[in-house]
Amino acid sequence: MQTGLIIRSTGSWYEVRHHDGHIYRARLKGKFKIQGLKVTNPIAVGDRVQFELEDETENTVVITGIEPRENYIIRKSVHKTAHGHILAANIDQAVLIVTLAFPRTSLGFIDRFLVASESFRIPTTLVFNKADILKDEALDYQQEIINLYENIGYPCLETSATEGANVDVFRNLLDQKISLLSGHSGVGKSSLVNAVAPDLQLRTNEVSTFANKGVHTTTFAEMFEIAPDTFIIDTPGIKELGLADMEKEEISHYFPEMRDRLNQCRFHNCLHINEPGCAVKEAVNEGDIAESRYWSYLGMVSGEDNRK
Ligand SMILES: Nc1nc2c(ncn2[C@@H]2O[C@H](COP(=O)(O)OP(=O)(O)OP(=O)(O)O)[C@@H](O)[C@H]2O)c(=O)[nH]1
Ligand SMILES: [Zn+2]
Repeated sequence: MQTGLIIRSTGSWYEVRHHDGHIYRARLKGKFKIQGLKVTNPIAVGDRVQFELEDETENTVVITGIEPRENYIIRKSVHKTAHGHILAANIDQAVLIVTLAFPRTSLGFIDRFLVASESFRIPTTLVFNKADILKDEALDYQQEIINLYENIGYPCLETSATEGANVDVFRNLLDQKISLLSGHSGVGKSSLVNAVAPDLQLRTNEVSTFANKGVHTTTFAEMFEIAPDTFIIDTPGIKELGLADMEKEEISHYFPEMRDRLNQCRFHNCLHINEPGCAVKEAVNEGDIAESRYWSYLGMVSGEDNRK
């Protein structure tokens, strides 16, 4: 029996990477059920599995078992509403790439992403790209925003993919980890990845030869090895992590600076909107919780942003 990492899935076939770097084509043996979880896909990218060699010349293996997951990102299935669809598992960190201009990433978008990554228990770093095009005032504003998020506990990094600024720090951030890379279209995700892994194109071609022949579904994540044991998950499907199914009462638990104060609110079921004796609102009034964060919170609780 061997063990490996699922790096690609097309629904019925998988690619599993053995520790020695060899990539096999894999399928499941019989029915797979993971206790207590209703999902449409039993195995996802990032899963660590046990497998047995099936046919050496065909390079195929059979998956016989799955290791417990550290974490996973789940979405409601489009086909079966009671079921979830696991986008990826065992993610070491999320890296949200943002730009405060060209295109502008809103603070609301950042906060929604952070709430989702907190709910999935995925540590997140914010990368502020395109530092080269910001003028003095804009740079000052960016520094304010960085202070805001670092105070909450989210590491931040300023980069310029085109000028090569902090590209080495970005490379170290990813080193030997499985990272989910996210961000709006145009913020420079591809440029940053190309800056740290110029030969990625070659690597992806190597491993995707069979997947390209089969059905290609965008809802399945893909994982790329950009350096030894360094993987990034990049898929159009996870630019935003969803907030599906989150209860109103749950949302403040995913704002770390609110979570710290929840037990000081007078009412245990306080929604921090207009209840008396609310420690969260008091902290906002005293400037200990950023107003932008509180506005994002109110938007999520009211469902104005559709909680998607
Ligand atoms: N000035 C400047 N431009 C950048 C920087 N990084 C990327 N760009 C430019 O921004 C544009 C979009 O960059 P991409 O790397 O394609 O962005 P992306 O996030 O991969 O976009 P999608 O592929 O649509 O998701 C390109 O014209 C890049 O040259 C940067 O640090 N500074
Ligand atoms: Zn409260």
